[in-house]
Order: sequence, then structure tokens, then C-alpha cells
Amino acid sequence: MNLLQEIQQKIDQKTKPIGALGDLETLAKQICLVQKTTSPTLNNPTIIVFAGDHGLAKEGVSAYPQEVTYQMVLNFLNGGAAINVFARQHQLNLKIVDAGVNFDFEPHQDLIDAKVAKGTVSSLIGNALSSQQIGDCFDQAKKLLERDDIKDSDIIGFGEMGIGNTSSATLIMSALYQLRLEDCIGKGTGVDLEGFKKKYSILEKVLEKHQGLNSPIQILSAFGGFELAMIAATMLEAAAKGKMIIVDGFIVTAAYAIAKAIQPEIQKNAIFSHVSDEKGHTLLLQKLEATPLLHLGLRLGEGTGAAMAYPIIQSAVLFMNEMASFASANVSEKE
Ligand SMILES: Cc1cc2ncn([C@H]3O[C@H](COP(=O)(O)O)[C@@H](O)[C@H]3O)c2cc1C
Ligand SMILES: O=C(O)c1cccnc1
Repeated sequence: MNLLQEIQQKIDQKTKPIGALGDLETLAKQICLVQKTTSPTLNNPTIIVFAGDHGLAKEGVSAYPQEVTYQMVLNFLNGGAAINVFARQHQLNLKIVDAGVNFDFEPHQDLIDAKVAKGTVSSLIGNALSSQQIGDCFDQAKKLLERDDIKDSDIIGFGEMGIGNTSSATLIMSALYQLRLEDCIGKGTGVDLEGFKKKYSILEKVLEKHQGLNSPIQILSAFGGFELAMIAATMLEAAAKGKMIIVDGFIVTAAYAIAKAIQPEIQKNAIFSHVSDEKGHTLLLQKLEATPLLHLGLRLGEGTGAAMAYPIIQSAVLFMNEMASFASANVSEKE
């Protein structure tokens, strides 16, 4: 019997009709296969929120000013943001990574300094990240997963904070899959009609400027940002180490799309937490052949969807380990 057959047999011997735990059974199988076991674990479940600033934000592509990025990082460190609430609710280890925020932070136990620079170059002017900076993001990702408070995590949920980063995600999606801008762009933090037209015309110009990009790294370099590059790099590193990764909303999914274009095998490790209300997310998930667990109309980011999906993933692992079998519980099997 191979591992998949062993896993399936264990699932089918649980005291329930065959297949009755639906998507939880699919999740359990996925985690067991990654961990090469029939008794999976979710040690030290962790959410990492990557923060970075964007040169393009200064052009006015968001409903909020750039300072909100660092202000929200301080809010994360003070425990007051949505992700803090949900991480506490589900007892998740929460770490904030400064990938490239335009601010000098005081040291804090939950803040990881991985700053590449104080914000990217505007993609209207040039490449958001240099190839050296992309390399720095990959180096930082490696270091991150060697930390004592993260290295034993079996599962990492990814979040982000960066005013203007729905623009990066939109541009990445459009360039990676050769999609029309109008099919990828959304309102982000909630720009009004006038703001939307402005965002559209700026992104149109950015796409015109960067044509003929033909590798995922080139696309990442052109459109940024530091937090997206570090998310993609950390996902690749985490998957190579046999960890599960929880993909969050539109922006994190765009970073995942880059990671998958680099290493398609990563999909074995990926769990998609939710479908965001941001317009491009549904199509992006389709392109990735990804089925999200939740449909809650969220459009926040920060890893909030990942935190909310965690207890469902936990249920998949718990039923596998704790539920009785027909034999152990003396329940009669199907006739
Ligand atoms: C107060 C506040 C908290 C947030 N938390 C996440 N985002 C989200 O909104 C931003 C992306 O949208 P756009 O591209 O329109 O700027 C990202 O920072 C994302 O994490 C926030 C946005 C705001 C304003
Ligand atoms: O889907 C997301 O993650 C998202 C959407 C809008 C703004 N910030 C994040």
C-alpha cells in the first residue's frame, strides 16, 4: 500500500459515512502527503505579516496615504489590528516583518527587521526593485525561517501591509497571465469613481512602460514590492522545508502566483484561505486552479483570511488524529 492509500484507508475507517467530512478530508490528505505521514501535526502555527512601502503610492493609486503603512505596523505591534484580534482568537504566533517600510521603528519583540530599503521606486519611473534587492528579499526569507520562533512552524499563514500594493498585485497578475488591466484591477482600500479612473490610467501607463517581461522575477522586479517579493521567497523556502502555507487575499495570492511560476510544485503545500472582494481575486484564483475555503467578502489583507481559515485546517488534522475508527469504537461498517 502506498502512502496515499494508507491515508485514504485511515480516513475511510473513521466513524462516519465514506467522504462525509468533505473538504476536510481533502485538506487532511494534502497535509499528510506533504508531511509524509498518516498522523499530521500543526506545530507552532504562525502568521507572518510582511510590510513594505511603494513608490507608486505617491502617485495616488490608493484611497489612503503612504504613512498608513507604518502607522498600521505600529498598530500591529500594539495588538490593535484585525489580524491581532484573530491571531489571538486562534492562538497563532504572529510576527511582523519590516520588508521595506519608509519609517524607522524602535526594536520590538514581534517586529523582524528585514528592511531592504525605505520603499520601492515608483514603477512609473523604473523597476520597483533592483535585481540586488530581489536577491536581498530571498536572503531575508531564508534567515526568517531559521529563526527560533518560526523554524519549528508546520504551517505559516501569509499577510501583508503596504499602501498601494493592490496596484502591484494587479500589475503582476496582468503581466503574468497576459490579462487585460480591466479584468485585474479593483478598488483596493476603496477608491471612489474618480480615484478608480486615476488608478486605472496610472496602471495603464505602468504596463505600457514595462512591456515584454518574460520571467516571474522580471515581473516582480518591475512592479514590486518588497513585501510581495519576500512573501514569494518565504513561501518557496517554507514549501521546500515541507511546511504548509496559507495563502490569504488578492495581494498574497499575487505573490504566490510568482512563487508558483518559479516552482510549480509549491501548489502541493498551498491552502487557499478565502476569496477576497477585490475584483481580480476570483480570476486570479481560477488561473491558479485554486479553491478557497471561505467566502466572507473580506477585502482587508493582513493575513486575516488565513487566520480565520486556520481552525478549519486544524479540524482536518484533529479528526485524522483523534477520531475513532469503526473497529476501535465498535461501530458497524457499511453493508
Ligand atoms: C487602515 C488600513 C488598514 C489596512 N490593513 C490592510 N490594508 C490593505 O490595504 C492596502 C492595499 O490597498 P491599496 O492598494 O488600495 O492601498 C494594503 O496595505 C492592504 O494590506 C489596509 C488599508 C488601510 C487603509
Ligand atoms: O484581498 C486582499 O487581500 C485585499 C484587498 C483590498 C485591500 N487590501 C487587501
